Amino acid sequence: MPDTPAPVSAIPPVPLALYETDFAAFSQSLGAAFERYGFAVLGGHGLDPALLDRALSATKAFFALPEATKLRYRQTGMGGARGYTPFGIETAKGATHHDLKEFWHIGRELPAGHPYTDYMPENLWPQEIADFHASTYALYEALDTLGKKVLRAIATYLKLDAEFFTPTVKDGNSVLRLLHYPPVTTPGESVRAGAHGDINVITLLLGAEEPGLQLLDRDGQWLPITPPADCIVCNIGDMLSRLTNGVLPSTQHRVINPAEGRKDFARYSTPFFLHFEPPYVIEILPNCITPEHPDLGGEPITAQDFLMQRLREIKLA
Ligand SMILES: O=C(O)CCC(=O)C(=O)O
Ligand SMILES: [Fe+2]
Repeated sequence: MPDTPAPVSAIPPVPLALYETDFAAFSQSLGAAFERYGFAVLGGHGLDPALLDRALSATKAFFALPEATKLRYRQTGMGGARGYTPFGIETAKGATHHDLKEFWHIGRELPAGHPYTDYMPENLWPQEIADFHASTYALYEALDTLGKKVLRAIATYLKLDAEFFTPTVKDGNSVLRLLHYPPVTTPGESVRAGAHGDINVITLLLGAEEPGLQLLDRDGQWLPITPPADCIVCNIGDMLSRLTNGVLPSTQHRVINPAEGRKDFARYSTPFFLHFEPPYVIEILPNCITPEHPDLGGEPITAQDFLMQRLREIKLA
């Protein structure tokens, strides 16, 4: 029996190697998947396997700590933006039951006196796990770099300058979320993650090879996204959807409970929510208003105000 079930993914991976060898083809394939599904899969992500192992071991070690120890790292206020959020808190917008997950949030480390320190609180680090800080922050930085590559491809696909997004996300309020969904042993109404759209610009997701992630396709069907191990699932968040007037849609997705035979398996997944810099004003790009995409309207809004509105809706603020 293999350790993990065979991959089933509705969306074929786009090889990241194309970024170097044929950037035009890379941005076209990636952009087309995003426009069609709101999701794309990057194949051969090139992240250091040793680093991924270290970060995953540190994550597992943290979640295995006694609840009382983990709760010492819970911060209320600031939308759970840093440290630990226990099981039973996050609830998808409009859902009546909370999700079946606990998680840890890591944000950008800013130098003292940086103008964004008011928006981006300092990280917490669990003292119990020696390699937690070094391994997970190295992963944050690797995903930040990879996300900026994906944004260059998206800008090119949208016929903008390839560097259009670079200054808008340079010191962005991005968050790495280490997620633990425990085994699902008792039946109930809750699911691992209720249907939701992500709030941010784009999300890069590691660890989706344990089945359960699904996206809601245009025709109302749920499509499974369970890619092979060296892939990263990417999706468009609400901020980029708003900026592009829905040309790149923020697609609803969820994580369903494990099937018979996988109920005893936990899921550890790691989304990197890439955000704009807090003062960036999200205002529809004029070239995204076309006959097929009439102006969806909405007032310009800063990334910070947009974020706070949405965190209140999911009961994190
Ligand atoms: O666990 C996953 O695969 C998806 C998590 C997710 O969609 C989220 O945390 O926003
Ligand atoms: Fe999500």
